[in-house]
Amino acid sequence: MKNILGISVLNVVSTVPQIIISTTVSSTVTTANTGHNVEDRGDLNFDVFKDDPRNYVLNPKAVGAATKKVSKAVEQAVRDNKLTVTLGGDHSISIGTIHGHARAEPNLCLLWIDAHADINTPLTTPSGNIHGTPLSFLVNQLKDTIPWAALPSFDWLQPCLNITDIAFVGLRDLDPGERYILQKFNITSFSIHEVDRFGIHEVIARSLEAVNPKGDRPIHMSFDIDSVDPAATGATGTPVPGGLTFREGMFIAEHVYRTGLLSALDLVEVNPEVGSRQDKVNTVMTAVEVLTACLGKKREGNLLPGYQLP
Ligand SMILES: N[C@@H](CC/C=C/[B-](O)(O)O)C(=O)O
Ligand SMILES: [Mn+2]
Ligand SMILES: [Mn+2]
Ligand SMILES: [Mn+2]
Repeated sequence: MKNILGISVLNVVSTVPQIIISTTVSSTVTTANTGHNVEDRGDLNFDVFKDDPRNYVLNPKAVGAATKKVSKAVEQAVRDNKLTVTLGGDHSISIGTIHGHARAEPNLCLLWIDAHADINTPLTTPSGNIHGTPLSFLVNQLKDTIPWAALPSFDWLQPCLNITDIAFVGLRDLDPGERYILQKFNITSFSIHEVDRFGIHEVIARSLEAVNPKGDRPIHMSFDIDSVDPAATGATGTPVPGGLTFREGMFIAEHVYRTGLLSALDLVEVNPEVGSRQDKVNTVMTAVEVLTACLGKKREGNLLPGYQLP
């Protein structure tokens, strides 16, 4: 069981074109009355430089360098036996968070909560945006589909996931290459259709049953805020209608917390640079509520340690 008394919050701040700025919610976690002491390890800053023109993907040098830095920071935080929270920022940072987490916890399993599968390879991506490809860099079974020689800025990266370690929840916008990969490898995935059909409890329970049947593996949850419906998360880069309700997002967070196995959390794609003022307020509020629920805040209320009636 992870020591959840210390949480390292790495705010991934960067102006690299497609890695966007982070939100700082660490102070909120300490006021969530969950008894955590939060260690904020500050922002990771990256050099911004003119990157090569698109070479399969956009900004390969900047994102390669940034994710290498993220990997080292997360690995260290996990080795310090902290439940490590990384706030983003573009979902490309999960190349680093999952790689770093796996270096310290090779037996991790992964819950990918997202409207998108983010498993395009550099050869299938329609946009070249690396935030749609992170998983392809990490999965052993896709290793031979990556043009590694053309992407030297990722030469530090070793695939560290088995396709069977992953469960998707919230999918509703996949590209052809992604659909093919999910089908070919029979990856555990629950789109919004299955959420509507089975209900969110059944979906998250089946996801955990698939990737962590004995309940003995550290969990990495990569929570893309665009998994939740744009009505509550308008300030994000790739909104897709018909998402998880706020309540379903919260249920996932509370349910995963109760496993006691959450070891690292990414909360990504919060982008306060897009959307209306209300969108920004809603999105950050949703991110904060999901984050604090992942760390133990309960909608039923929290019994404070030692609380006595006056
Ligand atoms: N599948 C699209 C959209 C990717 C979305 C990435 B996100 O989930 O991190 O927002 C692409 O590859 O360009
Ligand atoms: Mn993005
Ligand atoms: Mn994503
Ligand atoms: Mn997404």
